[in-house]
Amino acid sequence: HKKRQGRLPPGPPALLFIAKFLALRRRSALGLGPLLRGLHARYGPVVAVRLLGTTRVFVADIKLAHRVLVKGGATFADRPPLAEPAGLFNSGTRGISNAPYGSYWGLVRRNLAAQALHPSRDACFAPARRHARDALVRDLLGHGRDGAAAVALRPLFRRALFELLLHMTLGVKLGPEMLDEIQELQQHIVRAISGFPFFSFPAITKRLFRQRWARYVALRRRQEEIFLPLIHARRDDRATDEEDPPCYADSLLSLRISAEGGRPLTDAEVVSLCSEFLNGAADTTLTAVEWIMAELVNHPDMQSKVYEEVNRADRLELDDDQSMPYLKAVVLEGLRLHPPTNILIPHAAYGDGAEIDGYAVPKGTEVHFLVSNFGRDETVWTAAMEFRPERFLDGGEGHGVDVTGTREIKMIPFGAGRRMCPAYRLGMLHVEYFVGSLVRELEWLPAAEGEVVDMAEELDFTTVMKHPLRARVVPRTT
Ligand code: HEM
Repeated sequence: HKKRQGRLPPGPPALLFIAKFLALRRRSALGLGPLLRGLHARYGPVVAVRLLGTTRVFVADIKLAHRVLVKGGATFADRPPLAEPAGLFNSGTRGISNAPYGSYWGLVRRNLAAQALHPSRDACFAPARRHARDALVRDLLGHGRDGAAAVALRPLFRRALFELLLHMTLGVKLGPEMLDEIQELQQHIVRAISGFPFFSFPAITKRLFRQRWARYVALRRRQEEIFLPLIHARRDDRATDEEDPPCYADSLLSLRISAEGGRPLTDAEVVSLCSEFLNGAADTTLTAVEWIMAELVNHPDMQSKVYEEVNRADRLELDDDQSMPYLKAVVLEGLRLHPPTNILIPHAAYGDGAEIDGYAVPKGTEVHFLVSNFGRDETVWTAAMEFRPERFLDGGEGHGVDVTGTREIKMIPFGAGRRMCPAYRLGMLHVEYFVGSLVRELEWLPAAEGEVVDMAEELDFTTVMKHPLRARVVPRTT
């Protein structure tokens, strides 16, 4: 450690790294996974890469990650400076996920946890969940002609999920056209934020990529045009009832920022926070459910076990953790083997810099954690690349696993420590609800008799299936 003091972690020369990255032809800057695995094998568990003017440090070791994220408290709870166009879509850094560690972040994060994510809201939105599920089952059967043709889950599920999420965020039930426009808009925004960092040097690149920048500005304008009337309608008509439970926007409209003279949030800040809710909840849930359903198509024996369990339960509201252990095990195994996010949102040292494993991590450095490596670590998990839900049942190595990583890190699909996903409970609830419902209502069969679903990965905003799941779905008769 003495030798390392003041030195950056080891890593490859920037040009070599860029050449290798470009050779991978990834659509997104997040598509670094395979390249990083090679770098860690060569340089050790902490690697530094200098890219486009920013130093990026990658941590691939579970114990080290626990020391940094959990035991280190607030040491790495900050976020690095935000590059455009993320700033454009977040009113600067006014989202929970990108706000600097401090009082504003604490306020908006606490508001989300205490209001929209409060466990009492689960029951309020049960009818909206059922509505989304029924619409999805109807669409799947319609498109798949009751099992006669294979149907793609992703687009139909995305639409049903957005319907539910818009109800939770803006308190609205929208018609199909508006629903489709919003989900497409949000998808473009996610792509823009997570794509190649064209605007790392904004003074020059905003001119160089003028048309691209103009497209992003137009996207944001359209988002405000759609969201603001819906948000203002909530301000004008605040009486909520069983049909119309309080939504996330309601809580944002009531919020006052004490550190800034008790002012309310601006319209732009409310739009950004609502957009963050939609983006944080949509692709993650969608990806997790798609991977799990693909595994269940490939493992009909496991699908039958889930069916037996959910069919016995009189309702699928999942407020009782103990009632469906096999479904829970299937979901945990899905999140272990196919965590939706390949790496966490970048962390940064709070204050003037800190150190990791004796190496210096200066202020402004991006620190990344390779979530997918953790769940597939052969020193922790037996046959780590195999889908084996049984490992989470009584007596298995994953039984009682702590997904928050507080005691120790074995898998952290939601991150760990102070910046951990505030919605992990809701995320789990949605994944369990949709997997359980889709198996209870439908039997899932390969697209063609005897075909095995291809489980190749592609790195987008989340780690998606390279060949999206297509399956035949048949209504359950008993
Ligand atoms: C299966 C579902 C989900 C998964 C796998 C997931 C995963 C994650 C991960 C890995 C992080 C980064 C943690 C870090 O940087 O250390 C995160 C942060 C975050 N997630 Fe989620 N998430 C899910 C659902 C949701 C939902 C439903 C919401 C909606 C409110 C949400 C909102 C957020 C926010 C606001 C943050 C930023 C936290 C902060 O910086 O303080 N997520 N999530």
